[in-house]
Amino acid sequence: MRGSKCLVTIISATSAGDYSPYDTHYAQGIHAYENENWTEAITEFERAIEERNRYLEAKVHCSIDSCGNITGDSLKSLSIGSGFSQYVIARGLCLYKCMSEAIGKKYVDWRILPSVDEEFQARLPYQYLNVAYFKSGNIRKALETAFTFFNADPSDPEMQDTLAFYQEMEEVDDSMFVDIENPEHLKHYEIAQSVYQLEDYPQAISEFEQSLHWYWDSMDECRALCDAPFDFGDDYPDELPNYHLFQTKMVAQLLECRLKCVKQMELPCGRYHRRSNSDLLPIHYHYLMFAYHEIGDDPKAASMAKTYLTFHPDNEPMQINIQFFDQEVYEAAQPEEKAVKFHKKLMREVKMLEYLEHHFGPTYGFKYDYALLTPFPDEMFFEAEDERLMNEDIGDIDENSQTPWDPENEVKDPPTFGPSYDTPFPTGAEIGYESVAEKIDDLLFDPLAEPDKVKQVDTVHGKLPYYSAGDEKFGYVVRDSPKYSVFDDGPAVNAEGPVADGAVLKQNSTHLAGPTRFVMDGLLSDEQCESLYKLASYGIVGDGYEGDKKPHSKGEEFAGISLLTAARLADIGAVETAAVQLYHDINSKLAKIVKEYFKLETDLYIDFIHLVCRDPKDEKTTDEDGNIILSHPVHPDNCLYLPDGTCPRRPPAYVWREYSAVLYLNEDIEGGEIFFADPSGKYALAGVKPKCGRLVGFCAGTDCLHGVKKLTGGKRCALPIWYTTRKEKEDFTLEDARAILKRLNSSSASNTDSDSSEKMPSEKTEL
Ligand SMILES: O=C(O)CCC(=O)C(=O)O
Ligand SMILES: [Fe+3]
Repeated sequence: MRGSKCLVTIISATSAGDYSPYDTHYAQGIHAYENENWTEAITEFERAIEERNRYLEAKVHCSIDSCGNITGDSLKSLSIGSGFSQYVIARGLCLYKCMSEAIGKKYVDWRILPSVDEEFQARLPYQYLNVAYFKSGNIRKALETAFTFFNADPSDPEMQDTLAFYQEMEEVDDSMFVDIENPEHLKHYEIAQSVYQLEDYPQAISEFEQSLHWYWDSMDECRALCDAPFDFGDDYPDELPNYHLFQTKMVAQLLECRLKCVKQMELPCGRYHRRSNSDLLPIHYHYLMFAYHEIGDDPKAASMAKTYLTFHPDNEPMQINIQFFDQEVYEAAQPEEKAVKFHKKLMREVKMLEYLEHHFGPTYGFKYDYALLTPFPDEMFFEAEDERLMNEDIGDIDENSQTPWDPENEVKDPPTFGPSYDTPFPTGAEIGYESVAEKIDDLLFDPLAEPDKVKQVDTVHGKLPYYSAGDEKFGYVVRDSPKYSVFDDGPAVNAEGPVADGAVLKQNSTHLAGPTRFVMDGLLSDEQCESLYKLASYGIVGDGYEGDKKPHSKGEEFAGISLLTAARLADIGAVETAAVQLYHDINSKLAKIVKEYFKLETDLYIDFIHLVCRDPKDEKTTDEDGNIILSHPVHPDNCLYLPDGTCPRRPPAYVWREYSAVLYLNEDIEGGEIFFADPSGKYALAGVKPKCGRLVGFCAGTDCLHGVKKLTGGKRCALPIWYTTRKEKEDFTLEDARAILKRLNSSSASNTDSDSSEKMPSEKTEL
């Protein structure tokens, strides 16, 4: 069998005829299910899935193996000539015969209800199976099918509850969360990334190569399945197009579908909101280049570098990398032939699609009449040239007019050989994940465009958006990477950008093993830390977390005080106004620092700020499996981190948060360092010890997965702040706090009017 079962196609047929076996089994499965005949339901649904896979495999096999090789020569033997129409006839006949043989009846008599196919694509049979297996007491299969269904749409709250329900069961362990439909290449890719992180390069090479092997198979499948029935969409012309126009539109549809396969391969199938493995194909070669270099095989490494450059010829970091190769070795190296051919083929398809769009407008929108006025140039659609296209044989294309491989998808900033070679590679955004993931999210679901949903979140202000706090397993299963180090203190880093008065940049993204993060010291004096620490002792247990005393882990208690509460306490004289003023004023300074450090053009607004302390409740630092127990599980700050590692940007996550900053107030603690994790969230890469006046700033998204190591002693107090560039998201309670502070300050000013040397409290606060 080829590739994975992750096959995506649009199959529809309107002609009367026999239902496909999978249609029939599916209907029988539903019937048995409704009668609560679980054993029969299981048999029928399993058969339906099997039959559908068999059917899709047959399509792939016929398209690629049996009918993929119709050339001018093979046409000659048919004695019908060798033009494009003859090619179409020959291939059509071949597919018809092949498919009829595969399904054991005439292909035209085959009937598949489009609605059934949609249900398969939504993985609905797995949901039926989940219930049926559960009812028959097979928990392992029940969970597997539930998890597989869940992955079709991880946002489904009902399925989240179902999984949580299974998780509570004694007999359930992590290994039972299996996605039956996960594509093979991604399985290897995920393993490859993990072993790479552990610096097991021979194993990483083997896994990346296997991932590539499956990738090519899956790509062939995906492309083959684009040979699907024509979809007129909503753009149904008054009159059906004639033969040539029909062909034209069909080719456009085919090309578009094939090009989409590149994205398709990056996504675990069915996961609508899944972060994609952006730039998946080229990045394999990037990893492989490093891995081969590490095992001393520079000729191979050079070949991988050249392959990577096929996709991104101007990629600067790679241009730097290749200078480290011995010139002779580099010149002798050849890029991988398969990748080069594939790239050419794709670029050719892009050009054709562009041509179509140029003349007809957006592919699916071009109009019949207009099309009539603009005939295609002969060489593009007829005779030999077209034969080559349909046959997927690729000719040479004009390199100079080559459209670049999706430039938005390109790795922006991978590390280089030489000076930064020690940087763990690639971590998070170095692979360029976020932009494409966001693009996909935006296409499919833009939470920001749904104000109603977003509004709900305001009512639980402060409850942090990671999946299932209190679930001791997810996000807590972390090991230190071999290069893990904890920053305590060290010399200043030569800062390129502006650094605020008194602040010293101590760590940047190079030290912290990933992009968009820094450590700065000197933001507060000892007195200021003391004053805020004292204010924090008025914290209310569970504040900001809907009263949850232990929102992040069982091993610590959490108490916080919001600025508004602090201002109200000052109002009744319970705490010093100056401390609350400091709490308020420090914010604008921190916002400025974060904005300037990350070179942002827009201002940052505070979405939420909270003075918080953590108190350890036990001293356990590892669980029975040797995993590190954390105070705060690995998480991003602006999306919903799900147990399968996906992170949909949707409520209840605070999707508008863009940057996070934590200002620490004390260092007399044991453990409790903040750390950044690798993209899988399973390895701690770099930690930072809290200390008075230390600011750690980082991005709020998945490029900056972070957590807090177990706090085993002392009370750890900090001021975390989450920023957004969206003014309308600014925390409205700050305004109320400001009003109270203003009133308090003006009354204290009028009380001391006579003393002109006395400053306003806000001025007193030297920041
Ligand atoms: O306290 C820290 O160091 C980090 C806290 C954090 O990541 C969060 O609250 O989201
Ligand atoms: Fe966080």
